[in-house]
Amino acid sequence: MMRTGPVKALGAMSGTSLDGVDAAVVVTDGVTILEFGDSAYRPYSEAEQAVLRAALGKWPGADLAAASEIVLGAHREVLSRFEGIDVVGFHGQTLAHEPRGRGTHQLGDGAALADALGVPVVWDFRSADVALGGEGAPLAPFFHWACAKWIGADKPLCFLNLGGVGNLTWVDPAAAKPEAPGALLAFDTGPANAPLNDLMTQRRGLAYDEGGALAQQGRVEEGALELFLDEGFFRRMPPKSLDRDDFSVMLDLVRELGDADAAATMTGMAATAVMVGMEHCPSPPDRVLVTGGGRKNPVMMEMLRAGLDCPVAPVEDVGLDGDMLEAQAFAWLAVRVARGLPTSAPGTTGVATPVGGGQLSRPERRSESVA
Ligand SMILES: Nc1ncnc2c1ncn2[C@@H]1O[C@H](COP(=O)(O)OP(=O)(O)OP(=O)(O)O)[C@@H](O)[C@H]1O
Ligand SMILES: CC(=O)N[C@H]1[C@@H]2OC[C@@H](O2)[C@@H](O)[C@@H]1O[C@H](C)C(=O)O
Repeated sequence: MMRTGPVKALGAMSGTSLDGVDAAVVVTDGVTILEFGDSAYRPYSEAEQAVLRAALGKWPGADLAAASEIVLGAHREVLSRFEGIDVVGFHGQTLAHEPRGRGTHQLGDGAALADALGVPVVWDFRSADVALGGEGAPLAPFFHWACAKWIGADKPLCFLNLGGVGNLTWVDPAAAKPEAPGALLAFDTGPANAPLNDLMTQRRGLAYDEGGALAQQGRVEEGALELFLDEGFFRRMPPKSLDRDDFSVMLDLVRELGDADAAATMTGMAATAVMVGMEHCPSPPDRVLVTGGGRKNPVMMEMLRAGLDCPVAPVEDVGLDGDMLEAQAFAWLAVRVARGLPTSAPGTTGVATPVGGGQLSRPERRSESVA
């Protein structure tokens, strides 16, 4: 077990959009954020992305040697730029997520990474939660509680991550602990950027709709939006989580539309999924703080502002870093795992009782489950 008091933790996250690895330092005791430190980004090359994309949907046992080497190599490269690190939180690359079926699969060997870096690595954050009946996601909500404390929030507020998938956390900053009953309610809202990116690639050969430029020229096709909202996922009560491609049907819904209308409609689908999800919040939030790449899409942000009854702002407005928040989350969560503190609870993943998920691997390859 790690020494007591604050430590310097380094988190690494490679999200569902497969763009690369974010890494960021947080000084914390696993409860309070004392300081945010340096951060770095290591993009995946196009060739690497192609290998990872081909591995999506695969489970342990499949031949994943090439993808595994890419994930390990990219992490080793970006994480070795940091010095004086006490513990690393290594999320890994999600390849498949079926919490009520085969489980959840984050590619990446934490023991090998610990050996490569010479630093203890916490990894495999989601499996223990799934094994105990939880969704295994989202896990950032406990960190959102710490962020709410860090910004001195005094009223319930929401954090919204608009990555490949969207996820929303309602947090009561008065709660003494993130695992306290009623402190948090969190769930995936629906697809956010992933299907829109796929559309941009198919139609325009682009990675994404930069600045919402294409959507800006189109209009939302209400019929397609209604069909989208008919999906059973939206009627399910939270907690609930999604795999990256659970909504690939969206592309079919806009197949007949021109490029601009299709982009506007898919942007509208991502925003409307959030609005529908907001109805599950235990009380109206004071504001919605947006993190993830979608906050850089002014069309998506404008749709949210028009559809929600409270201020909607990027997390930068309160001094947080929306590009690094998930990497910071896994730094903070790693310290919790190493100290035996819970990382999820009934309100965040639907797990029966608060659980701390993850394995801790020390450099000499000893791996111990700390769940
Ligand atoms: N300037 C921009 N304009 C429009 N969209 C943008 C911009 N910058 C980023 N994005 C969108 O945000 C996406 C990346 O978001 P982010 O890095 O939060 O995803 P992720 O962390 O991989 O996903 P997840 O949180 O689901 O794991 C890009 O793929 C793109 O769709
Ligand atoms: C299984 C998985 O990797 N889920 C990711 C994904 O990306 C966004 C959303 O779907 C969220 O559920 C989660 O990531 C964030 C970091 C989380 O666990 O909070």
